[in-house]
Amino acid sequence: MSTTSTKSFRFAGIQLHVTSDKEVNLRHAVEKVKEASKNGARVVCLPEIFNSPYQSSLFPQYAEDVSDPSSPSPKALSDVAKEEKIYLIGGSIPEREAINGEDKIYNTCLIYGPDGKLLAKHRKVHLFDIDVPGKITFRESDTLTGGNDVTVFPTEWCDIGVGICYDIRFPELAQVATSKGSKMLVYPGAFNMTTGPAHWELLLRSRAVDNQLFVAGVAPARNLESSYHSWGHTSVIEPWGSVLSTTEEGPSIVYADIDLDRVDDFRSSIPTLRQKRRDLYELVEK
Ligand SMILES: O=C(O)CCC(=O)C(=O)O
Repeated sequence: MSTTSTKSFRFAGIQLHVTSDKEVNLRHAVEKVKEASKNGARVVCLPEIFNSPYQSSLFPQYAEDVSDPSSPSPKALSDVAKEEKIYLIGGSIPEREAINGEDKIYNTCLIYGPDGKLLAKHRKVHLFDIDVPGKITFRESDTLTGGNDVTVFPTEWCDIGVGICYDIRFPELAQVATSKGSKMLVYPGAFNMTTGPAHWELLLRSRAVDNQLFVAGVAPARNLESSYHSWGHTSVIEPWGSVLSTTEEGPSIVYADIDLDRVDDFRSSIPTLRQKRRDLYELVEK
């Protein structure tokens, strides 16, 4: 099945069941990416931290050197992108890099093109450090270092910006990715049972309307055996702000046909991107 034209493509967000067994997670991710591709998806996204449990103390143990193409997660992602000839936004994995003899760990999204080559890499810029008394405390900075780049990658249909989970709370990052030409923003993410119901859809819809583009958020399925319970609800939002496609908490694949005319139509009928008062304010990328 193919739904691809120059102005549209099928997107798939894989709400993966993630376990503590990396090999099982990778095998399962590859199977689901193949299924999405067979169903016509040309751009496929996995969830945040899809090869490991979402737990700061475990990130060093699961981390991989992604500059080594034989590392298991980069290799699995590259091979399946090439085999299926798709763009694959590889959710995220803990990445290890030795800098001056000291290991740094990042929450990293690897993006592969249809030839299996690495197209871009996004290291989560804003670390998820929160403390909501009696509800949830999480400190990614216990083990992770933040990235320093805004990430936008090209496809044959449009440029796509990528952020990871907590990055969605920072509208400036989305605005910079939009100013670089993105017509879609994709966030692998893993909101939780406190902030998920309150903010996940609201933030996805807000970024879509602010920037007049498609937004996807791709989460792991809820696994009650793990210490972190994901909200799930992988969703795709269209530029007008409506939910195009969504799901609940179980494992699933969420498909959406991305019609880029909807970006152009919205931007020309409500031209806020052109009406910014740069004499009063300006967003500067450093
Ligand atoms: O912002 C939130 O509420 C959740 C963020 C999160 O889970 C993450 O960054 O991994």
